[in-house]
Amino acid sequence: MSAPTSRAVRVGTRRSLLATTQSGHVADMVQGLGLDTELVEITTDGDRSQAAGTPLVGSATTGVFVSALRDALLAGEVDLAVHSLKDLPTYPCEGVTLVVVPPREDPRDVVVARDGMTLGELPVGSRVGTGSPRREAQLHALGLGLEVVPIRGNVDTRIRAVREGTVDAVLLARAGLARIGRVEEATEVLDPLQLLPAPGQGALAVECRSDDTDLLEALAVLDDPRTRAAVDAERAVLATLEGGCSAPIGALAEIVEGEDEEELWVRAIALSPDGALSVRMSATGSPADAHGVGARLAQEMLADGAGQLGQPGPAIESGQVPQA
Ligand SMILES: NCc1[nH]cc(CCC(=O)O)c1CC(=O)O
Repeated sequence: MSAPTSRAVRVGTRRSLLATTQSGHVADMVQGLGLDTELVEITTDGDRSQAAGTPLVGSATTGVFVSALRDALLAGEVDLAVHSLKDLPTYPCEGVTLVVVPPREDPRDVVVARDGMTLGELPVGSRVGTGSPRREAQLHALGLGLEVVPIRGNVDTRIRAVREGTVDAVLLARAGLARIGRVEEATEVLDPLQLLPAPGQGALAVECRSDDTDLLEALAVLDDPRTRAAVDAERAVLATLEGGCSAPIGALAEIVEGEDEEELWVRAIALSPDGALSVRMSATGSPADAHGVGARLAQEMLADGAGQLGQPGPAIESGQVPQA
């Protein structure tokens, strides 16, 4: 494969340690194809308002982190944009193509707690920091009597809150810790049986301009079809549920050995914000039909009441929604 241009491929990245590490990883993969690369740091509105101390929670953050990189891509200031896949909105962006989904890191969430404790070892009433409605709802659903306190900032800031005693523990993506070389600070890896990760967690998304055909062709070999199938299914769950509900959602798809071929196994949960009510379901299907498997799973969840979970008030009659 010859180089698509004589210039270096400009890889756009956010400034945080996690973002530059992830982008460096992608740049290495691109160099492996014999292309030169150059990292270009882009400051996002999300980074700016975090620095200014403005609270950012939940999905409000996602678009902010992604759009500045996409703007730089579409403006021709960079040739690739690297994101955490779980930060990407489910709807497509005009003129931008998701060219590479590299092999995924461990998608699970972890606990970083004081004194090396697991969630189950934390005393009732302990304070657990998270800004994620998905983690908060599932933590409550575990019934451990833990208090959830809002926390924000980058991974480093969150771990420091535990070291300084502001909180007893924080919940983080294992992949993020691993990428910045601090995975040994996790005191427990949470089984997806207890806490399902965010759709796309642990995976990276590499975007390029849809009309940059040379680069599209050159990079196609870097795409990992199994990770692509898994995240397609998870994002189809999210997109389908988002159409009908505002509840926190977890989803995890895995490739498993079937009778004589590989199967895609998808688990998903939607919860009321306080975790009291939830709809949890799973499905299997062909990796070639990843989007369909995820979308149908989500439709079943909506038929089972997932659409009512996000709304406060007496939308759900007692017993109507299974406690999963
Ligand atoms: N919420 C922000 C975010 N986006 C991606 C990661 C970590 C890397 C990943 O999940 O792929 C994190 C930090 C976290 O959730 O702990």
